[in-house]
Amino acid sequence: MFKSDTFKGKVAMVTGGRSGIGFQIAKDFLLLGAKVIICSRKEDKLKIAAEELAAYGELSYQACDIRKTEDIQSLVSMIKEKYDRLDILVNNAGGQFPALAEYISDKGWNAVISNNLNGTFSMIREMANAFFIPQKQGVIVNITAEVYRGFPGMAHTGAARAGVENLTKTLAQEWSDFNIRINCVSPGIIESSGLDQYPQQIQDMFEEAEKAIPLKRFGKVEDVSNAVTFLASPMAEYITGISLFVDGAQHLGFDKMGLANVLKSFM
Ligand SMILES: CCCCCCCCCCC/C=C/C(=O)SCCNC(=O)CCNC(=O)[C@H](O)C(C)(C)COP(=O)(O)OP(=O)(O)OC[C@H]1O[C@@H](n2cnc3c(N)ncnc32)[C@H](O)[C@@H]1OP(=O)(O)O
Ligand SMILES: NC(=O)C1=CN([C@@H]2O[C@H](COP(=O)(O)OP(=O)(O)OC[C@H]3O[C@@H](n4cnc5c(N)ncnc54)[C@H](OP(=O)(O)O)[C@@H]3O)[C@@H](O)[C@H]2O)C=CC1
Repeated sequence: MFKSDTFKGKVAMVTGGRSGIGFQIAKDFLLLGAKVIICSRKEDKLKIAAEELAAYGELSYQACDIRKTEDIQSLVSMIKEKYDRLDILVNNAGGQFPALAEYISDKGWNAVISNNLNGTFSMIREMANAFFIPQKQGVIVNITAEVYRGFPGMAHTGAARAGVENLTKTLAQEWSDFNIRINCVSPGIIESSGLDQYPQQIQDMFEEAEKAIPLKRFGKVEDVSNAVTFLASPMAEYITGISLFVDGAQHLGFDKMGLANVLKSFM
């Protein structure tokens, strides 16, 4: 859809770029001319993805757990040495597990909050201080999740993603002086590697769930990536502080209690 040189000369960082949605985002940035860096925790899988992505353009990778500030600082050093700049940061790394709220332990709650909220903030702060603020230019896109009416069955991620969405509104204002734009993309249910990790009892409900979404299907990884490349592009240069739903109107017309009800049947 975009011209193949839309991001020519730009350097883009995609967290969690080794799989699913992040992989598609990394691939699309490469196809649109950017130099791309991906990171995730599992180095073996990261290397395999990087080899595949290198067919589309200039790709670098480094293992990094976004919950560890020292890992992020090491990533900053690599980017400084290799490119001496960063133009785009896509915070896509994240995840959670389905559980009814009364069964979520402190450890489980903290794991999800630290992965999705704290890790995202640390990545934003470190990349902004190292690159975007001194450059007086940068674009950040945070992948959250559709949590408009809460997230029954995944209370921890609902809270974490709402936190990222509010952080985005704050930074859009605080960092406007630095010409930094920051937005969220809030996906509904997307057919990706991420869904394979859900228990079989939940996966068995997917066909029925698809029919209950107003657009009658789950999203594709390309649907999410299209929104990310748009928000990162000059076409969106007057858009900052928003959350863009990519969810087939799930936030308006899909009963998420279905997930909690399935969990009640086996938890
Ligand atoms: C009617 C049907 C309706 C259909 C509705 C469909 C719903 C689909 C939802 C679609 C929206 C979102 C989709 C996605 O996000 S897909 C991407 C998914 N990918 C992942 O989620 C990644 C996998 N998850 C994780 O890596 C982990 O969950 C976590 C994010 C927490 C990170 O884990 P970490 O490595 O830090 O932590 P540990 O594994 O050591 O665990 C720490 C404690 O967390 C608790 N825990 C972790 N996993 C589970 C689990 N599966 N079940 C219960 N509890 C869990 C636990 O307390 C851990 O401590 P202990 O191991 O010591 O007990
Ligand atoms: N698929 C869906 O329906 C939806 C997905 N989302 C969100 O979109 C994002 C991508 O999901 P999707 O592609 O489907 O799922 P995946 O599970 O395939 O992707 C998650 C990616 O994040 C990486 N990751 C997770 N935790 C960390 C961490 N602490 N540090 C660095 N990397 C990490 C994983 O790699 P590794 O394990 O090697 O670290 C993996 O590459 C996630 O945030 C997800 O929660 C939101 C709504 C719906």
